[in-house]
Amino acid sequence: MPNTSTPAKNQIRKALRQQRRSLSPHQQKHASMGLCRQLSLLPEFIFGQRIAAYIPNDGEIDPQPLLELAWRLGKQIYLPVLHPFSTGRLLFMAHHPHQVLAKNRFGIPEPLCDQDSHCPVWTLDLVLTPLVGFDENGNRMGMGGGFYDRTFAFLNDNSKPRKPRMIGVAHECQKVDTLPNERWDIMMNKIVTDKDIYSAR
Ligand SMILES: Nc1nc2c(c(=O)[nH]1)N(C=O)[C@@H](CNc1ccc(C(=O)N[C@@H](CCC(=O)O)C(=O)O)cc1)CN2
Ligand SMILES: Nc1ncnc2c1ncn2[C@@H]1O[C@H](COP(=O)(O)OP(=O)(O)OP(=O)(O)O)[C@@H](O)[C@H]1O
Repeated sequence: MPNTSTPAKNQIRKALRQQRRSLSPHQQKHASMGLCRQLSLLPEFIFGQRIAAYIPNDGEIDPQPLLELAWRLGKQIYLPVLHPFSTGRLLFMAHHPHQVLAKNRFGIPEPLCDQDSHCPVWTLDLVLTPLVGFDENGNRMGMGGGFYDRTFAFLNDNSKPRKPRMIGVAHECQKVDTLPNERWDIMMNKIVTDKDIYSAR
């Protein structure tokens, strides 16, 4: 898959990934609880019924406590699955407590693909997007595969109603002064960390 990321961007990505991987289990737990406290108070979560989350990998902040709350409130949770034939895109499949997941080619656990649990992306209410880095202006950086950018590119078409709401999530230590905004980057409505909430310009 072509990747036009610049060396500078790749260097920032490497450093930020290293930074989040170096957090202790205690720091991770504390951050996870902080993140979930912030998210649980947002209208996007309170009124959202179909919510896309992720299984943490590579030191990512863990949204699990929010998933537990969402299930208790009767909301539906979906997880990203690498598209089996549309390269570089994601599908979203229903996720349940105690569900058996299988590791994808990056080693990230994902549900099996089946028609009944598939959720078309435009019907999601809220997408919690895992970030590697972000700045206060809402610019973001992911793992570099462009998976979220491709899958949600339809949101950049202003003629369509803005659904789902996109909330980028990260550790506060993943904030940098400025990140380049690439023309293909999908805009986040908000970025939420364990410590703060940043709203899009
Ligand atoms: N938790 C989680 N799930 C997710 C994502 C994510 O960022 N976080 N994704 C967000 O897109 C998708 C998977 N995208 C990914 C893209 C790159 C790598 C990664 O580790 N790349 C390695 C090289 C691996 C290889 O080529 O074999 C690396 O850069 O070191 C992982 C996931 C879907 N699921
Ligand atoms: N809508 C798109 N169509 C085709 N290619 C795209 C699209 N969006 C991004 N890409 C490609 O994906 C690659 C990675 O982009 P980028 O470095 O911005 O990824 P990222 O934002 O870190 O990843 P993600 O979107 O998964 O969080 C780039 O080479 C870019 O050309």
